[in-house]
Amino acid sequence: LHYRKGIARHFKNRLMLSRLPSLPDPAYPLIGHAYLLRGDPSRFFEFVTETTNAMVTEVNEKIGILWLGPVPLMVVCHPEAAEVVLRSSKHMEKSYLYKFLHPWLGTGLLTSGGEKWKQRRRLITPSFHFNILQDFLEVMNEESGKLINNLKKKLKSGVKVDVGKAVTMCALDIICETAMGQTVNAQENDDSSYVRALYRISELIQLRQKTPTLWWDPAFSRMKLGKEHENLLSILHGFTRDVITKRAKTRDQKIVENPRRMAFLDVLLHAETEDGKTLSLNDIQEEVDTFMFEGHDTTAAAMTWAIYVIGRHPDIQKKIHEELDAVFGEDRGGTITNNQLQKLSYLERVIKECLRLYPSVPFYARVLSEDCKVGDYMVPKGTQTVIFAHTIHHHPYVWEDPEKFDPDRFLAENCVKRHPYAYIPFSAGPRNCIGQKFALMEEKVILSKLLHNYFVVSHDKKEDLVINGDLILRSSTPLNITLEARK
Ligand code: HEM
Repeated sequence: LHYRKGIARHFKNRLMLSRLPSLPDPAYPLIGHAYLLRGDPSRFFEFVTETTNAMVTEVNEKIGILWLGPVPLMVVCHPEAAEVVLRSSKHMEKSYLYKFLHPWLGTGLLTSGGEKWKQRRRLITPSFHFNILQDFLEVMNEESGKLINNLKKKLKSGVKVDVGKAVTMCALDIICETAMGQTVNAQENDDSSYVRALYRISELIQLRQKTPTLWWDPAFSRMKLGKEHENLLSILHGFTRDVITKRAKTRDQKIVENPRRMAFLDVLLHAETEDGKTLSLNDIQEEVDTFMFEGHDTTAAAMTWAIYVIGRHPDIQKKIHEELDAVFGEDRGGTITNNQLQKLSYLERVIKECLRLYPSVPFYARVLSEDCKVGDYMVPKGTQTVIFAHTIHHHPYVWEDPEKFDPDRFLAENCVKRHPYAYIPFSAGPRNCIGQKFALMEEKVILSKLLHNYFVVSHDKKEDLVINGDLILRSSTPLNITLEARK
């Protein structure tokens, strides 16, 4: 009976899916729309943006079905459809694409679901309290100070600087210090085994997500890539496990004998669930690893894009410089206070507009926990659903002149009429990004230090860029940006 019910449900689901709008390009049995990739997985981002843009402009639908091989994905390209999925507390489970993160991150906040997620979210939310962010501001000041000193040294000695990389290493030092209370000194040495493993594992995860032949764990673990994956996991877990164990040993001495800054890890070590239990070392490790993954590459990509865009718009850069001069005066290396950060309203609008044009996480996925009405269509329970933030942020019926860089879109008076799910770089609803205040603070500190000291020039034209956006949106080659010291 169970089996028959399963088959009946399967056919009912297929019937419901067949009524959903399809993409302009046909889907073929077994391969679906994958032939549009032309055998080149590196075209994945180009492929999904082209397809979803066609949904928007040619079919003018808010959702559609994209067949990734034999798997149907509901693509969401409009704020109204995104709201149905993201606002609901029912569709909070992550899609199967996140399963490739499990070997590294376990089921921490990003990848967990159900009761476990609810409990963890309640427990971790206080880590982003204003007072703790104040401690983190100190770290951000120190690390961005090192960034400027390093840049000065390199520019003085005529060394060519990869600005994106310098900013990324600074963001990595900040997250290590704030998540674990441990420095990896990536700004001094970007070649440590931990740093290398962090980047390589992200590459392998992305590769697995878009290559069905690498999906089956028993086969993958026997491959060369699978063995490398295992090796990277032992480096990453070994490092964080070691830090957590050491920190746990000195947990109770902290305040009296060993005053030091609070890290997320300390909050987790002291946290208690509703039934009075503390988190196990494994639980803590899941969350620390999650912060290491979610908490720096996202911010680094956002800052790199912001520097690129600012470097293409001298008029806007001039306004930023005027604001920085008004707030900081001649002091180009001092400690930035929270009060000063509040005054950087133009820079904040620039950051927001850059995240619209280049959202660090261009799409994210859920699985529907029950049948769901989206616009005029019924979508069956179990459908893998991908929210295309990048497409929504460029939707021509939602944003006027969407390709134009215009920070004033984020003036309060211009936001009031906009759909609340038109701008979703941090996702939205109950499962939004827990770190968004942290990220905005970090971006403001680093960008204001950098731009107060330098005039940036970006030499690549937008139309010449090849963008890669599997997990994080970035240019596939380093952006050619130069710095000129401000007089
Ligand atoms: C510009 C920077 C950032 C962007 C654009 C960003 C974006 C996002 C997005 C889109 C999600 C939802 C992902 C999904 O539904 O699968 C998310 C979730 C999350 N982010 Fe961020 N993020 C940023 C920075 C950070 C930082 C700095 C941290 C931590 C310090 C962080 C921690 C997390 C965590 C833990 C989640 C999972 C939340 C949950 O499911 O409850 N993020 N982020």
